[in-house]
Amino acid sequence: MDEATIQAGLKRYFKFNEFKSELQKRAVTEICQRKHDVLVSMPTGSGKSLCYQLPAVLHEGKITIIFSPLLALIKDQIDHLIALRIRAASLNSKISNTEREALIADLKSTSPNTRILYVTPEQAATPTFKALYQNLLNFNKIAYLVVDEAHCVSEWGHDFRPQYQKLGELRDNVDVPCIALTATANAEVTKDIISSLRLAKGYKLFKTSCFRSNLFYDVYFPNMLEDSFKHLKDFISECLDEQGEKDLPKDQKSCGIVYCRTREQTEVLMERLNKMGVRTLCYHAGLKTMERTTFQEKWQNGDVPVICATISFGMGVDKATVRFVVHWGSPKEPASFYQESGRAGRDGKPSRCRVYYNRSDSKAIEFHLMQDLARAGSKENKKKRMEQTVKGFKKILEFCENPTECRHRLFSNHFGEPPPKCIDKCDFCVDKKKVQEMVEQFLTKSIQFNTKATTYSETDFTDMYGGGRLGISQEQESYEDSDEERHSAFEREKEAKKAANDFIHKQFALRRNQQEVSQETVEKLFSKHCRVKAASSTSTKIKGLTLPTREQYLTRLVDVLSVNYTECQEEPTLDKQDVEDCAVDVEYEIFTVNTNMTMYRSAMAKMICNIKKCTADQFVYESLLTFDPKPAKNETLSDLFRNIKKEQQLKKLDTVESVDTEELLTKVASFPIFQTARQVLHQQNSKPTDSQTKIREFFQKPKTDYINLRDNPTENMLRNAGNRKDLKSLFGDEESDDENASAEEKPSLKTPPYSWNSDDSNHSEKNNHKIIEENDKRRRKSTEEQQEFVEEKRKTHHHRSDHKKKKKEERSHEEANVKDLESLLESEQEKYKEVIDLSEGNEEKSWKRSHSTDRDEDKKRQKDNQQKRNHSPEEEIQKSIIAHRPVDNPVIKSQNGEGSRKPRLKKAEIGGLVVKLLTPAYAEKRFESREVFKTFARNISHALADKDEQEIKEYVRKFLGRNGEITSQTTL
Ligand SMILES: Nc1ncnc2c1ncn2[C@@H]1O[C@H](COP(=O)(O)OP(=O)(O)OP(=O)(O)O)[C@@H](O)[C@H]1O
Repeated sequence: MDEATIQAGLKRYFKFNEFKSELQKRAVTEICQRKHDVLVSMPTGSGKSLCYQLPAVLHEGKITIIFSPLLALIKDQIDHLIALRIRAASLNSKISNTEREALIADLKSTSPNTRILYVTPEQAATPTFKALYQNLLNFNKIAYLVVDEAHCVSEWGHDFRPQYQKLGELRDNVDVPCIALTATANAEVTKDIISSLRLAKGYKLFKTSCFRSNLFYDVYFPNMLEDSFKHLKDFISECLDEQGEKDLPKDQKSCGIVYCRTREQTEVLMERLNKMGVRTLCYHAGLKTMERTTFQEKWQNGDVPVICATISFGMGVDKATVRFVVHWGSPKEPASFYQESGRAGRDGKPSRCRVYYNRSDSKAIEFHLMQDLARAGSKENKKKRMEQTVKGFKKILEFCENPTECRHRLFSNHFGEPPPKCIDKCDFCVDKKKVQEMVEQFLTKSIQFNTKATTYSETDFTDMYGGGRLGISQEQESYEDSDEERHSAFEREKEAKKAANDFIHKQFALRRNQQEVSQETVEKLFSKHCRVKAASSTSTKIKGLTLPTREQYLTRLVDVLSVNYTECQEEPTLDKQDVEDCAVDVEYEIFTVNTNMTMYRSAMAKMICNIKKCTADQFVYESLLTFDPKPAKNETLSDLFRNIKKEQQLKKLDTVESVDTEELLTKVASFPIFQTARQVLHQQNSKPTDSQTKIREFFQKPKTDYINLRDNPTENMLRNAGNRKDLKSLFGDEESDDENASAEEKPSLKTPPYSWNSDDSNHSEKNNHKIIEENDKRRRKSTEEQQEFVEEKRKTHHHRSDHKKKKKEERSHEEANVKDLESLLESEQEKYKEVIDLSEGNEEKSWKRSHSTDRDEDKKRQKDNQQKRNHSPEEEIQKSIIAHRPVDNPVIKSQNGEGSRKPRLKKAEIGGLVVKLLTPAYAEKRFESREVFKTFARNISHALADKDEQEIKEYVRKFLGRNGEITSQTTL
């Protein structure tokens, strides 16, 4: 067939004046000759369909059979061809018998009208098709056998379909050219296609680079964004440019796709975007066929510009004006990511492809993939396939978490092509430093604050704080653990530490092109977000100690101190922040006095053990007793709020447990100014380096007998109670404790009597005597102190046991409340099924509930909903709250305008309110699991036990705003 005929056919049948590319032209020309089998491997949107459709129509009197994977895809192709007046049909299970008979009759006739016949691989295996196929072969009526989306043939292709592999059998002893087309075949897949479809030796390959220069790729991390939904909305608005396109016909206007991982996500996101003014529909396999078709059509013809869809949407979607494709969560692997994102910019105009990468989401995927892999067991092929998928997914993780090269290289590497000349077609090539900084921040945050969600997620950290062998053996002493437990705890600690270290180093090494990463670099990154003092000196001061380890010990310390304080202090004056500040001091103390890793760990473990013991004995731990809280600086409203609360507590205004609004307003009025973030940062950066000074002091100062201090709780308490001067007066040693002198400067005078180095050769005999005397004196004194302390404790013991009883009662009361809360949660979830849609099978219902159509069924539903709305969960809770309130409840008073005091809620009411406020976030899958949701609902309810409704709402709003995803590691 000559070039002129082909060119004329292009114009006549497809209304195109020229070929889309030189490669398209060459492929069409080759196929038209019918001499060879052909493999076309061209990017998405490059016009592969025309490569077989034009030759098909140019061979009059013959039929081309196309094997295509999806009925929806087939339908689109047929609609397109019929619109061009080309006779195309499909033989499938969905057509009626009459239609089937008519079609088969036409195909068997001497001059069939049908030129193009689409068949699914499943249909190809039926006797009906086989008989028809044989008939067509007998009469030499087949022009081509075409296999579209040929990667489905391969076990290593992302859409593997076993039935596809059987297509090769149709080619046995058949002399009809085979055309295979794919957009996503790497070397392995290509090899598979060739052998499975039995492409003849002299087959021709038409392949172009997979690089799509009109597509811009970037990655964002929702947990680093203030409001990820708003970020998405802004991105969409930017891409759609509705204002600039207002005069265009609607089907030519820009549009976009947001790919979500779950059906639920598509619906939640659709609702969010609609609320923010972006007209959006959703699409997933749980919708009824009618709905799916309607929504796809509405999007396709431009009625609605955005569609939130699962990956089932898109195959065969041929819309030229897709200006953006978003992956809301990790794509699955490079080939399908290429395919999905490649639906953007099919008209060749600049378009955007963005991933909003979410670590916990991807960890969940990884977990499931690993489970699938484990399930594959000994089935060799299945296992291999799963391994391939896991490998592909890991490439995506690296693409998002460790970008070391141009984003487009994910694809060129995958398809075995040379690197593309991207220049400015991805965020990495535009500003490599910015991307790396963003990733560093993301990783630092993830590693430090979300350790459970990282590589070592399976490791139990609860025993990591035992402090090694010594600490654990001490824990064992107090709690009588078995040898086995002790051993396994130690092993777990070792494993957890190793995993953490490997992870950190791997992450940073990857991003620095495999260069060795110094501990210093890691610490520098961590120190940006840590709470411990003297963070930057961690590894200099104690070799081998890392900031994450210190932070983790600190967290543990805060936990045990908090429990101790809440359980043992009857009239609390410290708030949560104070307890944390106290823990920071205690940790810093241990950090400064210990010189190596083992000592630090054992001191921490011992400390934790002591605190737990005190809690068991109902004593407030001494560091808390003597802690002198620093007033909050009133730099932020929460500081202010905290200070007022404290003042009230001090004034013993326990009866009024909520903040007096009047007082708050007065204070707010006198509130200096709201500082800009920059100012706050500046202040933080320039705040006196208290910790640094102390570190320096540690090295310069004469060494106090820290060992004794550490081992002697009473002294420790006294030491905490005041500064060194207090110690001096206590121990009557003026000379030894001179704050200003350094041991190096005046060794003989300034060496403390109870020196660290007992064998110091500089000490005179006299001095040694003095030391011993002083030590004895001090020991005597401390023993007296201890006895006094114990006596005092004994006196209060009686009182304590009463208190214990009271506590026990309170606890059982609280347990009852927890139960209440749980049942409330259950009922609340029932009510919120509309959005939560917990059970898989409910998606249909869920969709119907959350979206309105004009069908009768939906009208009825709307009516139902209207009724439901009259008794919305919110109202019901409100009702139940009011119903449960005593008549003289201040809320009722204040509602009537009679009372000025803020209403206090009952615990169960608080529980209900908190559950209600958290439920939308649960519906959006922002909670790691149902258990995590329950735990947070419970913990928040407890923490807000003394707050009023407004404060609770405000707190939950902030908590949700602060935490994108809520995992078991998230802190309140
Ligand atoms: N010669 C041409 N001139 C102009 N437009 C063309 C030409 N050939 C094809 N197109 C258009 O290019 C778009 C993409 O074509 P097609 O759907 O065949 O791509 P594809 O390579 O099969 O993509 P995918 O792999 O995503 O299915 C279609 O809108 C099609 O009409």
